[in-house]
Amino acid sequence: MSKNHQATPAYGKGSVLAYRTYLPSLTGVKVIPESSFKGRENILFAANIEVTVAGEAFRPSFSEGDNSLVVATDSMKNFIQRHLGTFQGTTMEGFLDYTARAFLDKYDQISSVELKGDLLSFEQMDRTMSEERTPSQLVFKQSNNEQSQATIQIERTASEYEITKQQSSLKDLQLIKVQGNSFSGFVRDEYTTLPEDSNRPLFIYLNIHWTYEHNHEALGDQPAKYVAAEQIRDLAASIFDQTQTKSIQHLIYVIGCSILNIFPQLLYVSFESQNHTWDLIVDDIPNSEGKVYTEPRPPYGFQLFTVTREDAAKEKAQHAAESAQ
Ligand SMILES: O=c1[nH]c(=O)c2[nH]c(=O)[nH]c2[nH]1
Repeated sequence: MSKNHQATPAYGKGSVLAYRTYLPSLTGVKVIPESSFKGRENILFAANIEVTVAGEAFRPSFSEGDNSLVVATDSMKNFIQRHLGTFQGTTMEGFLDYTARAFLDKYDQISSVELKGDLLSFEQMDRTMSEERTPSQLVFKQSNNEQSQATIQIERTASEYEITKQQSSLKDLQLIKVQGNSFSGFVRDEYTTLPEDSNRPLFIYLNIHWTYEHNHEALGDQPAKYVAAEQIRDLAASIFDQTQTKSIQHLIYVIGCSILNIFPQLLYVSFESQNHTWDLIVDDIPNSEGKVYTEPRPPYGFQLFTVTREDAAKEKAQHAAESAQ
């Protein structure tokens, strides 16, 4: 549910599902070494949208029961679904921008509109023709793994529309690194029972959010500036692989700096991480470096951090100084 900080009356519709086949393909993104992502064919573009419209004009619908300016949320659902049919762009961010502007064009009583969209993941399966496996153009597997999400808020100002919020996200990425992680040097006092750990398996859940310096670069119509959630996913995993982690706090900082240094069009990257590190059950397996673990019991720890361009520049300079030594 979206929060309405300004206390302007607001209402909307959640879980609007719209599945579009054959949206134009996303091509021409900047390819990075850490990811094989080159674009999205968009044979299937599956969206779960939430719309929130706000405006003082809706106050009488609350205070008086006067529905004369109320656009039924059922109509909002139809509006979103039909606009996915006319949308000619290639990304969720672009679709939300297109549809938000269309809402403001159509209904004068709306002063601001926020659209949030989950891009539902359908993975392309393989097909075999003459013993050669290639990606199927027809069959996809619904995936319940990590998900990309976008949010945009557009306000009506005196003369034009203004994007007042823009965020792209990767949600619920769950990564395990089986060794190469320590956690030590933390406060030891009468409440401390956790031992120092020089080599733990680290299982983390990550939500990563990124914002562009220029809002329009988020939309995908300049694909070289567009940053795909798949690239953020692959970059996070690659940094995790390469980093001897000292803590989740430090890991997400390093991931954030890398994202900002590779994609200078981004303004900041923010993280919500959770620690789901497994509990050790069997430490010594003869003739093996293996161990047995199980799910940790609740509660879990979490971290919140926003990495800025200033942080990324500092990290880059430090890295350059270390490499020069
Ligand atoms: O990476 C971690 N950061 C912490 O702050 C913390 N606290 C804890 O008990 N384990 C961990 N791990």
